[in-house]
Amino acid sequence: MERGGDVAEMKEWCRSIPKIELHAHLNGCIRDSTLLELAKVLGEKGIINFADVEHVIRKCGRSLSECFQLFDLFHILATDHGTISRITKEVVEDFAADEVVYLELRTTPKNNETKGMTKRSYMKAVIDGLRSVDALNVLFSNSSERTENISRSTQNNYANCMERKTIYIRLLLSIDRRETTIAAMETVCLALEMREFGVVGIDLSGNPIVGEWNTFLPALKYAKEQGLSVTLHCGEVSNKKEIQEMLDFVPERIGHACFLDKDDWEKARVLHIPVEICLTSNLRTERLSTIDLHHFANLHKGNHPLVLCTDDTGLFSTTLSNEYYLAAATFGLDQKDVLRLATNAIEFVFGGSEVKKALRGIFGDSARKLAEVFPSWKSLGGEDVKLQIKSLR
Ligand SMILES: CNc1ncnc2c1ncn2[C@@H]1O[C@H](COP(=O)(O)O)[C@@H](O)[C@H]1O
Ligand SMILES: [Zn+2]
Repeated sequence: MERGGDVAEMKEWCRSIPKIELHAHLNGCIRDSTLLELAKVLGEKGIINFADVEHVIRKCGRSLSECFQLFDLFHILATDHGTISRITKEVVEDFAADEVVYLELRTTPKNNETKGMTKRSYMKAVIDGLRSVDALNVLFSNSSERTENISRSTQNNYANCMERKTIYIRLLLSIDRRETTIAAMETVCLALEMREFGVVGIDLSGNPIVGEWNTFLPALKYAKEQGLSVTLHCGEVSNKKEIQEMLDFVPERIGHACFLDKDDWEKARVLHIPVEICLTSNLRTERLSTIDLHHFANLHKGNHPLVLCTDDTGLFSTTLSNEYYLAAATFGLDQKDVLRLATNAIEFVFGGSEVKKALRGIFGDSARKLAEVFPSWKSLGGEDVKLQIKSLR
């Protein structure tokens, strides 16, 4: 990929192919323009100093601890129900514009007494946001034939549905590492209650140097027993004991995994635990000095199950296409490798067998369209990938 034309073609390829996003935090994906608009309003009300906030939002490249300071600011900016719905709508639109066909969106349900917000009403605002998307067909529950679980546009305008893009959404409720065992359990109970609205699992996230694994374990165990899928932010900082305990829990996926040692990787391999890889996030938060040292290289070479993800598109000014392009440019992947990676992600979704079947259909259809758009399809190995998709059925 040295010549300019090749770079442009690879970027276009990464943009055009259908993609699956499995690690995206709602409040980390807020558009900068929306954040600035919200900050301006709060600045006018004298609640914050807009000039300070503008500087923080526009800053490029932050340490991990600065990111968590910024999240605290996001939580001040986005605390009312209407704003949560708006953000959800915009985030879904942005992922769909990047050809994401399945999005597992995670968010931490929040209590905020002054706004009359409970964890339940926060999640209702998220669902309202999904329902309010009018330019897309948004399918956010397994029982998608039930009209209340389809976005308004999908219900109202059935004739136009065929022309619109469709995006599948599933939700993961995050437990923040600052929370208590009781608060974590509340989130799991809420997730169970909200299964019919597309909630499929639980995530453990938040500042990795805060909190103890044993605080969250009872709630995570309960989630698992009740059939929810669990993914953990694991090894975002060096913490051998916690990494071992997390792997022994056998989560269905882990995120980041920057500080696993040889034994940990052997365990993850034996247990077939897929890894959510967030290249830009890890680079920006200085989990490694240069991108070519990222563990993606070894995992990819060793065929370890993995999926490329964004983590926080807003915070890190990235897109899923950009993450695929970055992987291709850094690790020498060709278009066939990139499409393979994107296709393999189907296997790791928490959405269940019906969704996987639908996604295989979408990837198969898109393979046919890509063959028309990219004349070099055959030499790119596109036909092989088509066979791969077929064999997954
Ligand atoms: C940089 N890597 C990361 N590591 C750990 N947790 C992260 C994260 N990026 C985001 N979050 C978690 O997601 C919350 C924001 O979205 P929600 O308010 O839940 O929608 C953050 O407050 C943090 O708890
Ligand atoms: Zn994350």
